[in-house]
Amino acid sequence: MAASQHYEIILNQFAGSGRVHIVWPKLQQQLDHAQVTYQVHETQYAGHANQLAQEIIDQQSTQIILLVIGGDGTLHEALNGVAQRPDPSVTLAYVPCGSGNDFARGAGIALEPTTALQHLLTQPQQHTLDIGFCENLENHNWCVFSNNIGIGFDAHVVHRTNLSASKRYLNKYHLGSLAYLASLIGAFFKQRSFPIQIQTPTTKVQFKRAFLVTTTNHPYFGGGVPIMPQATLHDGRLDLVIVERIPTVAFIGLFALMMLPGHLHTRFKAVHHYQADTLTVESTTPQFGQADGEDLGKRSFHFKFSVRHQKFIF
Ligand SMILES: Nc1ncnc2c1ncn2[C@@H]1O[C@H](COP(=O)(O)OP(=O)(O)OP(=O)(O)O)[C@@H](O)[C@H]1O
Repeated sequence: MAASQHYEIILNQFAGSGRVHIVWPKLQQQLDHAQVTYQVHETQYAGHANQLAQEIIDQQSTQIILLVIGGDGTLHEALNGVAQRPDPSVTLAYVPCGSGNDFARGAGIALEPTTALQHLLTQPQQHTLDIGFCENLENHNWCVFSNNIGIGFDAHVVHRTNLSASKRYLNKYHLGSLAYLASLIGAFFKQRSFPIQIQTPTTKVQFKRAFLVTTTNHPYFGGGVPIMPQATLHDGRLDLVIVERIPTVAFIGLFALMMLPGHLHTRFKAVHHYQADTLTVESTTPQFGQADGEDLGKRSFHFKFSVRHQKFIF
């Protein structure tokens, strides 16, 4: 990369259960060694990355590389800030430092932060990637998402993990995944099946006993679980996965198959898959929702999904 390269860095020191505190000094050394210029904008509160991205874009008149250092949540916020200021001169770069890092898995960015930064500094490649666009048809609010928007079980897990009194304590000792596991088990037994209606350009279907309804931009959710291996950031389409409520033992089997090569879980009768460039999902009963791991609360949802694009470099 040319020595004149400049990065505007959005840094979330709170991502990855505090892992960034350890890794940031190493990343700084790499940046200094590469003799690029950079300006660091540290997030001061939850949601700040969105505001920072907008401010950075507003202050720049030339091409910008916005380098996000954090987890999927930080990337989600920054991406939404960028979407508020549609500008073709903005390119996003990402060094994953979170707990889940699903976007990095889906995009093929190295999961080890120093390796990801080294690639960016020494052999960067431009990519135009799909980004999900979600409009709430009830109030016309919208957001973009890099990973997925879920209704039901996955969102219930996110909700419980964020609320968990033990999360802060466990995070302090880098045991955030224990809080996640506890939430996963709790949500599984609490989540009831619910009716859902979906519509694609070619299909209109109603499911009476949905358990998990996820619209995904790439294969992974929940920190590396390949829920839909066919999904890709390059096809201009989103993948909607609906898993119906099945008995506990069958669900454990399904979940185990998700983690194994061969992806046999997609052949379960309870698993339904749709691929489209636009689709709507409507849940008429209040359910938990999540967008890239951000808790959307419990309510009814009527979402219209489509695809946008974003320039990335990594
Ligand atoms: N200064 C801050 N104080 C408290 N929370 C912050 C601060 N800055 C950012 N956050 C919040 O930290 C949360 C966690 O960040 P992020 O999602 O990037 O990491 P993660 O949860 O470890 O990773 P992943 O989403 O990949 O599992 C985000 O919701 C973000 O809004």
